[in-house]
Amino acid sequence: MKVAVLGAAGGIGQALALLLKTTLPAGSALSLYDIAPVTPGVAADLSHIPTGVSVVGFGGEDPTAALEGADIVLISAGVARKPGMDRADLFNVNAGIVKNLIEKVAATCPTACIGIITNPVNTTVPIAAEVLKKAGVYDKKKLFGITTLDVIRGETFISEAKGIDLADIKVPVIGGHSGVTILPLLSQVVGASFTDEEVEKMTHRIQNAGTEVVEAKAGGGSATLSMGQAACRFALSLVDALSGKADVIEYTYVDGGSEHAQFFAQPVLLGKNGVEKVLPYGELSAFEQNAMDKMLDTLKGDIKLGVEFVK
Ligand SMILES: NC(=O)C1=CN([C@@H]2O[C@H](COP(=O)(O)OP(=O)(O)OC[C@H]3O[C@@H](n4cnc5c(N)ncnc54)[C@H](O)[C@@H]3O)[C@@H](O)[C@H]2O)C=CC1
Ligand SMILES: O=C([O-])CC(=O)C(=O)O
Repeated sequence: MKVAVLGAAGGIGQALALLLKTTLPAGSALSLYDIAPVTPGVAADLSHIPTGVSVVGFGGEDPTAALEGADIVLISAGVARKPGMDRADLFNVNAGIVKNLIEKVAATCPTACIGIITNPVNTTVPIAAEVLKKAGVYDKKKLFGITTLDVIRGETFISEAKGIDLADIKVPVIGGHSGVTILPLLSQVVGASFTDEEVEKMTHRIQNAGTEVVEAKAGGGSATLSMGQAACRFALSLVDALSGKADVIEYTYVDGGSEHAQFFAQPVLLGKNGVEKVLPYGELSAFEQNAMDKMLDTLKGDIKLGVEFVK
């Protein structure tokens, strides 16, 4: 299995590359690309770690060499937030970066599974879909917005608050990946009960966890290490599923026929060809239904922006 990381010299890219180098199955190949000239050096550095994962790195304007033969492409190239910014403020720069990179993916490894990390995810994933459609190679089973960070934050915060063992906790998070579109389903967390006030506070904390990190980093960027871990978890699940493992389920933002919006994050059964089946997300509490009703216009607007950017 060959995994390419685009944006590999950045905060997320380097953390993700390190985690993949140390956890991908032996025999895997890791291919790193970033516009920054340091990238072959990042690969050289990682190559001294004794694991069965080979690693090469490419810098400069053209990602083609890094993409050849890739089975999975993970994209974290682009700019990150500073205090006072919303994820939507990244659109102006990151939309063009994702568009250009996906054009290269379409030309070089059109059957690869693509995981998008670059914000605003609600919009960059529809951009990727439109670019792939234009190139005639769109397979909606193979395009994913990586929302795993919302899930692992939910697991961490609720485990801490409720004393649930991390090995047992599962926190569904549906919708999208920004502000109110991040909808944790606390009513479905097994083994935890919440007062109305706790539901409101915990939902708000998970929705604003990205901003918590942006403010704590005080102008030095947004979440990188936790995102590296989240993307690694998602990528390893994808590797497992593509390799034939059964029952691999992750929450991810897909073009999955949702009744709510063209792209929607929900549980997805992964298989040998990417999305095997988009699964139902179950019953919502009154609080969650109300939050869903209120956020759908925002999510649909984010999607429309992406579609129109390419058209
Ligand atoms: N999906 C999610 O849950 C999360 C998404 N993010 C997003 O991930 C993105 C990356 O964040 P960081 O790694 O912290 O930023 P960073 O600034 O540390 O790294 C970004 C990297 O992208 C590279 N880059 C820029 N333009 C490029 C191009 N055209 N081709 C190839 N590489 C290019 C830069 O050289 C840099 O190395 C941001 O948009 C951020 O908002 C961040 C955290 C969570
Ligand atoms: O908040 C940001 O800008 C980065 C991000 O998506 C997150 O940490 O969830």
